[in-house]
Order: sequence, then C-alpha cells, then structure tokens
Amino acid sequence: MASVTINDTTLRDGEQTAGVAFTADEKLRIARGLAEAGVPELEIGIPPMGPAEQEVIRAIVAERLPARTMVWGRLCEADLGCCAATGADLLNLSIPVSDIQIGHKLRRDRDWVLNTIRALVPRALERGAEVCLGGEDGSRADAEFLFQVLETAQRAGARRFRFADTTGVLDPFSTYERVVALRARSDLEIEMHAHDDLGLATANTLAAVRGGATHINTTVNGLGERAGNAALEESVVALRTLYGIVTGVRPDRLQPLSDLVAQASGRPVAANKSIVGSGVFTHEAGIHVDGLFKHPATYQSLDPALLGRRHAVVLGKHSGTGALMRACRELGTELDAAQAERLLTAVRDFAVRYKRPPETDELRLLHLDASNTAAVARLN
Ligand SMILES: CC(=O)SCCNC(=O)CCNC(=O)[C@H](O)C(C)(C)COP(=O)(O)OP(=O)(O)OC[C@H]1O[C@@H](n2cnc3c(N)ncnc32)[C@H](O)[C@@H]1OP(=O)(O)O
Ligand SMILES: O=C(O)CCC(=O)C(=O)O
Repeated sequence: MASVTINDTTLRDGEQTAGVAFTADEKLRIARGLAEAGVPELEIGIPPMGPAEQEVIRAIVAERLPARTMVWGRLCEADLGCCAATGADLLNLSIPVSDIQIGHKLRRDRDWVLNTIRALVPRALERGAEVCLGGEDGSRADAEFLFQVLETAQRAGARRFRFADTTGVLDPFSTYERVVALRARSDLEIEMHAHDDLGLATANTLAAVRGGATHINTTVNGLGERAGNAALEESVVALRTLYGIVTGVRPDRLQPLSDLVAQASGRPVAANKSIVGSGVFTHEAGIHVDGLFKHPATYQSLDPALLGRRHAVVLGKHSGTGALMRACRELGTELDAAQAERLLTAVRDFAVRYKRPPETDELRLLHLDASNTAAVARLN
C-alpha cells in the first residue's frame, strides 16, 4: 500500500476548538514537538487573524524545523497576500464547494467559485508558494461540481486538494468511494480532512488512505472544531498496525506530545482515550489479568512498549483471587484461598465506596482488617 503524508493541524484546526487558545511559546513548543516526532507537515495557523498570529507563524517558519509548514487562508486577494508573506512552504487557500455554503455563506454561485480559483491560484503561485486548494464542505458538495473544482484547480496550478468533511457527515464507506472517485478524475494530491461529529474521524481518515489519499490531516488528542479532527496518535498507530504504513512519526513521542497539548489546550485527555489515555493499558478484570499473566497476547493487540508505555494491573470490583494473591505476594504475604476470598470482598467494597483501586498501604490495611474480622468470627 502506498505511503501517506501526515499534515498535522493541531496549530490551526486544533486551536480552533472553542475555548482553546495557545500562547506563542506554546505554539512554538508544539511545533517543535511535532517536528521532532517526525510529523512531516504542519499547518501552523491563520495569518488573516492579524499581526500577532502572523508573528508566531513567522517565528515557527524561522525555526526551519524538519517539517514543511502550511498556513490557512481564504481564497481571496487579502488572505493570500498575508499568507504568502509568512514564508510558509504551502498555502492552504480555502473556498466553499457545497451549494449550501456557496449560496448561504458567500451568497455566490458555482461559476464564481470556479472563476475565483482560476484567477487567484496563479496569483498565489506568483508569490512563490505551493498551493493546496481547501475544498470547504467538500463532503456535501455535488460530486460532478467537485470534479470541476479539482480540474480547475489543477489547471490553475494547485498541487493539492483538501477534501474537507467540514461537518462530519461521512462514514468510512462513503469516504472511500469519494476519495477513489477524486483520485480517478484528478492528478492532484488529495488531503483528507475529517471531523469527528459521529466519532468516525479516524476511521474515515483510514478509509481515505485506502481510497488513495496522499495526505491526511490530524490533530494531537483529536482536538479541533466541535468534536475535533482525526487524532494524530490514533491515525499513526492504526496505519502502522493495520496496514503496515509507516508515517515517519515516532510512536514513542505520541504520549509526550499528548501531554504537552493537553496542558497547553486546557483539555485533559480522558482516561480511556485510545493510545494516549492513562487507563488504556491498565487491567482489572480477573479473567483478563489471569490471561495476561499466562500470555500477554491473550488480551493485548497493541504492545504498550511501542509507545514507551507499560501494562498496569489494579485491584477492584472485577478482580479475581489470582490477581489478589499475586499482589499480596509482592507485598510479602502469601494468601490461602479462604483468605483471598475474604480479601476480595473487602477490595470490592472498597472499590465501590471510593471508586478507585486501593493503594498499597490500603491493601495492607484491608488484608489486616479482613484477617482480624475472620479471627474474631472464629473466636465467636
Ligand atoms: C471550516 C473551517 O475551519 S474554516 C477556518 C475558520 N477559521 C476561523 O474562522 C478562525 C479565524 N478567523 C478569523 O480570525 C476571522 O473570522 C477572519 C479574520 C478570517 C475574518 O474576520 P472578519 O473579516 O471579521 O469576518 P467574519 O469572521 O465576521 O466573517 C467571515 C467572512 O469571511 C467570508 N468568507 C468565509 N469563507 C470565505 C472564503 N473561503 N472566501 C472568501 N470569503 C469567505 C464570509 O462570507 C464572511 O464575510 P462577509 O461578512 O462579507 O459575508
Ligand atoms: O481548508 C479548508 O477549507 C478546510 C477547513 C476546515 O477545517 C474544514 O472544512 O473543516
């Protein structure tokens, strides 16, 4: 299967998450972290926002990171001017392509869209930048019109078309079909931009790759407008594990990146968030723990070591006596079956009451308590 280039947009669509705003220093640190992790392209911001954003963008460009830089603007004279002035390698110049957005948002028509592409893409090229045409709301665009857009963009000199599922309406089957059709009708690079409104952004992104997308947009922790975009960590690991596609992104850098972005965005990562959640390699259920200790493959599809992480076992409501006996052995106490059963009841009560596993000292106390209760019961 062909390779795919990741274009990470944590610093553009990620930062568009309502309520998220990075400082200049945070943007620089995130850009460095992404580049050091091996992400080959970064969409780093929106120059039309004004001088402050332009300054940060120029600072990132000036770092000459080992990643190509892209900036976002509308396909209009003013935006392409300030985008080109940043010195970024690529300009993503965006134009709505669905009738809903062309009509209601821009109050224009399809001809205006095609004429604008014809007129302005060459103007951007004159400024020395490479152009990706951002097809906003591409997933709701008329299919035939979309082919016309790509043909016009290619003739005008764009090198890439961003197929944006702006409102997150696609599923993996429709994404695959749409991307296959675009690839069949155009020589442009195709960049998939998925949104997670239905929880399908990563699945749709993988489907786009299967359909021939050359580039994919991701964000760290799946940050982005509304429900977010395809998560970088999910896309990288899924492409690698499912299809053997190595994106060049180091899996062991995903966790530090996630931590950095969670902190800078003020959006903590849920414990069960795939790949980077604190709990995704932690096991409690008795049958799973028993299986894992017999052979990790029984309940492990993804080796945490790939991500620089480790399995953890905790005790709780769903533990079995095997895990309990092992935990106590590590504390220097051997339990017989009857003791283990009594302690299990105490651990379950604890977990229900405190909604967390007992710490080591608490386990010792529970064991003591369970033994004493049993001793008292025997005396009576
Ligand atoms: C799907 C996406 O994620 S697209 C990216 C969206 N990102 C953002 O909007 C974040 C940054 N945005 C901003 O800083 C501001 O909105 C700016 C600088 C881009 C524009 O600010 P303002 O000029 O004050 O306009 P405002 O935000 O109120 O409205 C957007 C304008 O852009 C126009 N517009 C939207 N898309 C396009 C386009 N592709 N080409 C031309 N004009 C467009 C709208 O029609 C509207 O103009 P109108 O009021 O003349 O109808
Ligand atoms: O570049 C574009 O037009 C896509 C913008 C975007 O973030 C989206 O449509 O969701």
